[in-house]
Amino acid sequence: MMTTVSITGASKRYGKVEAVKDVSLTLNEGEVVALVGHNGAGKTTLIKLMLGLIRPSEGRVRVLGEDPATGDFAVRQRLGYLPESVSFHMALTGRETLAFYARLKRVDIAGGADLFERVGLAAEAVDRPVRTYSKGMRQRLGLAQALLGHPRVLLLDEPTSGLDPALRRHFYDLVTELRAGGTTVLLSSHALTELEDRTDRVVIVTGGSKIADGTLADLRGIANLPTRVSVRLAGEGVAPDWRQDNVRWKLAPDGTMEADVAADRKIALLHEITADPSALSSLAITEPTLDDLYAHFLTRELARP
Ligand SMILES: Nc1ncnc2c1ncn2[C@@H]1O[C@H](COP(=O)(O)OP(=O)(O)OP(=O)(O)O)[C@@H](O)[C@H]1O
Repeated sequence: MMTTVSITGASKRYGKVEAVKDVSLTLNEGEVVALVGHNGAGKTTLIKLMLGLIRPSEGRVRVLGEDPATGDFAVRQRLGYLPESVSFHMALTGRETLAFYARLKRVDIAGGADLFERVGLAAEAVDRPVRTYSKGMRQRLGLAQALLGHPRVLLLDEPTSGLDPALRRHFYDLVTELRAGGTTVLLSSHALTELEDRTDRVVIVTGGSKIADGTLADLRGIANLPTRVSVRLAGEGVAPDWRQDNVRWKLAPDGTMEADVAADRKIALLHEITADPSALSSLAITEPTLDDLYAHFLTRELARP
C-alpha cells in the first residue's frame, strides 16, 4: 500500500496554544480514515498542515512525497479539500463557481457536468446562482469543487453536516467509489455513528495529541470493552444453566435478558447459550460502538497523570 500522507512528530503552536502536539500519522492510497475529536482538538490544524496552508512548528509533513507548503504545485493539484463551512460567491452560478475553482487549481473543467452528477447536484440547479441553493446543495457544490482534478488525497472537514439521510448515503457511496479508485479520503467528523461502518481506520485526537489510531477491530481489541449479549427465552418456565454462570444478567422491562461480557469470555458464553437453541427465542450481540470507544479513549487520556 502506497503512503500518500506522512506526518512525523508534527507540532503546531499559536503563541501559547499548542494546537497540534507531536503527531505522527500516515495515510495510504485507497484508504478512508476518520479523524475524530472534540471541538478544538486539532483536526482542522492537522488538515491545514496537510494542505500546506500552515507549516509545523516542529516535525515534518509530506504529501505525495513533497512538503505541501513549499513543494511543487502539481502536488497541490492532486489534493482536494472541502472546508468545514463552505462559502461561495452568492451571485455566481454553480457552473461558474466550479469553473472559478478549476482556474485557481489550473485543472481542466471538461468533466464539470460529470462532477455535478457525481455529487448529486441536479442539472436544473447548475445554472442558478448559489444564493438560491439550500445548505445541502452548497455542500454538494463544495464536494464537486474538492473533486476537481481527480485528487489522490481528499481532505473533507465535516462533509455530511447539512445533508439529509439520503444525501449522506449518496455521499458515502461516492467515498467508496473514490477509495476503490485509490484515493485517500480523510473525513473529519463528529458524526461517529455514521462513520462506524464506512471507514477503514479511525484516528482520535484530543488537546492536539493523537490518542488512538487503528481499525475499529484494533480499537476494540485495545479498549477491551465488554460486548452486550441480549437474549429472550423461549418460554416462561425455562431456566437454563447458563443463567447461573458468573455473568451478571439484567432483566429489561420487555423481558429481554442482558449481560455485558468481557471480550475474552464472550465466545465461551455464546457457545453455552446456544447449546440448546430451543431455549431461546432471540439472541443479539452488540459490540462496543465507535461512540463507546471514543468515550473510552478520552476518559483514559484524562486519567493520565
Ligand atoms: N490561527 C489560530 N490562532 C490561534 N489559535 C488557533 C488558530 N487555529 C486554531 N487555534 C487553536 O488551536 C486549537 C485547535 O483548533 P482546531 O481548529 O484545529 O480544532 P478542531 O479540532 O478542528 O475543532 P472544530 O471541531 O471546532 O473545528 C484550538 O484551541 C484553537 O483555538
